[in-house]
Amino acid sequence: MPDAGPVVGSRSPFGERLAAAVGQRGPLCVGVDPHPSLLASWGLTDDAEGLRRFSATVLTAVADVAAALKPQVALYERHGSAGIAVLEELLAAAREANLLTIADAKRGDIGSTMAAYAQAWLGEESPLAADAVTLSPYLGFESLRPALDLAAETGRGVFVLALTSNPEGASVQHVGGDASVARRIVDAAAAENRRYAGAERGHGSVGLVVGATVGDAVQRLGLDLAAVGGPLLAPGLGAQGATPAALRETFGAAYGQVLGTSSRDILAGGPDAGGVRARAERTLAGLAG
Ligand SMILES: O=C(O)c1cc(=O)[nH]c(=O)n1[C@@H]1O[C@H](COP(=O)(O)O)[C@@H](O)[C@H]1O
Repeated sequence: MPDAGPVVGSRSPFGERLAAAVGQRGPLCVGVDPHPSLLASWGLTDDAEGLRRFSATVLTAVADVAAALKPQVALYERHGSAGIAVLEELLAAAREANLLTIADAKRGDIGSTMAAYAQAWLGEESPLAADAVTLSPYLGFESLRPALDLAAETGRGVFVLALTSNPEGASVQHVGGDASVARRIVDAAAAENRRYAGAERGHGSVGLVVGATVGDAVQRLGLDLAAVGGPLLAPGLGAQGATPAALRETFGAAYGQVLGTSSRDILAGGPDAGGVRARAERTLAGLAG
């Protein structure tokens, strides 16, 4: 009998915490992507102070509408250490507000150095620790082992790229026919989740990224997403052209595991928190309706 996963202090496994948040608020993740163009349209400076005000406004706007917040790490990194400090502040403030965080860092490396990335984003002592982190499996799914193990140990989660939302992704992910690269990632995540009892309810902590824009690729590649046993993060809504209706068609029986995520389309509602919130509510209504 698989166990339910470790409990760290009062923290239960990420998959269970995410399922509870989705049950309470609905299946929306709001991306915090402080692009220079968005900062400008909000009347903010393209520096750490602009980032700080942008991040605080988004958090205030969606704290009780979103199930999770997904800061795009590169858009903080481009400001160097001052930007990273703002990201740390945002992660801490989201924790205070009881809002789950997914650091969109897309990390992936050989095992020995993967351990350091895992410590940075999932470690108990790290100021950058989020509730989950996005990972790239291009060095092989098993190269992610240090992050998979540390996430399980600390009650955190991961989202591994499987079918990405960008058109170029197909040139790698669709290769291999019945044994496509994407299918191998899906099967590996399912096997990982099967170690925990929560996966029977789709509450595993090893999630996948499957773009909202992938159309019929899930069917064509024969991916059994319902069997993954964990959450499916679906970026591409809004700015990349996908709609909630298309999402239902793409995911079919696995739609209940989907966490739809949108950044620019929601953030365009700023600079007022009310405008951001209204767009988040509209997206959520589409996802939940
Ligand atoms: O891992 C991701 O979040 C991600 C994976 C993917 O396949 N496609 C994708 O767009 N994303 C991220 O999701 C966000 C999408 O932003 P918008 O297109 O503005 O909604 C960006 O931060 C992307 O980096």
